[in-house]
Amino acid sequence: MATGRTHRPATRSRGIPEATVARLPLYLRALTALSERSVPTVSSEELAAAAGVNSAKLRKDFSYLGSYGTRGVGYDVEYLVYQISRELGLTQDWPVVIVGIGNLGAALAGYGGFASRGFRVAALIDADPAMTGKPVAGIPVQHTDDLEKIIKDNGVSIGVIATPAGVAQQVCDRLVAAGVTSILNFAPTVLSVPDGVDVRKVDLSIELQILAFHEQRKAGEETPLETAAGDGALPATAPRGATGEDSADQGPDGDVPAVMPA
Ligand SMILES: NC(=O)c1ccc[n+]([C@@H]2O[C@H](COP(=O)([O-])OP(=O)(O)OC[C@H]3O[C@@H](n4cnc5c(N)ncnc54)[C@H](O)[C@@H]3O)[C@@H](O)[C@H]2O)c1
Repeated sequence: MATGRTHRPATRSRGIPEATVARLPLYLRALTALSERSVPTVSSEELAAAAGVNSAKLRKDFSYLGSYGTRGVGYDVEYLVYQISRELGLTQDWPVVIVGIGNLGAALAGYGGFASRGFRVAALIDADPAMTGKPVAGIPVQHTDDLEKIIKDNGVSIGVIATPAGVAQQVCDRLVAAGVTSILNFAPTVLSVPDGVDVRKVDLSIELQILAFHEQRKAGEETPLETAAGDGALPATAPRGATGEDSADQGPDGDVPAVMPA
């Protein structure tokens, strides 16, 4: 084991493939923007373009939701927002803890996009005693000594790790032992988790490396494609991942770095 992957089959129990699940937030973001502009219906082509997804793939994805749209009219925006939110479990409130309140943890704590998508920052946890009690984004930081109690008291199932890489595994182990079953890991390390625990990782430097790869190609330089892919200098999936179209297909289980929709 010890892969740090999401330990889930490629298809969820309700029959929705993981690749589809990974695209649902993209649709939701595009639909929310339409909803805010009071747009009542949208065609699959328009929505696909707004979400950066191929329209045939979108129709297939929506068929898993039992949503087929109306010929000549398209999809009902409000209903799709509801359907996708329900499918993603966003119609309920998800308390989240962030561990490691340094530069990144503090920025995440202050990110309004969590709350607006149903993720409430329930607690901020840091090992530095000097930070205990200090408010960050209006929430007092609590010490790691109380981690287990904080998780239990707040009924937390989702933890965000923003600690240095060297301590991320031990933080992860404590979160899991306390009952956390989903982890968003920003530390540049592979986490090992037991079955039943989902891990998503975010690594912006990998995204930049993929962009650098494409910049290099655009510049018309001689591209050491085979060498790069073969020696691990670049992610093997880089060319597809950076097209924006199929990235969700590459790793239903978090193989490919995930960047949260902003
Ligand atoms: N994924 C990305 O794109 C991305 C971007 C920036 C930073 N990072 C990573 O995020 C992490 C944090 O970066 P940063 O710039 O905020 O660092 P930082 O040094 O500013 O903050 C780290 C915080 O973690 C706390 N900490 C240390 N050990 C801890 C433990 N055992 N339990 C709880 N808290 C602990 C420290 O007290 C500190 O407040 C690093 O691993 C960094 O590499 C990732």
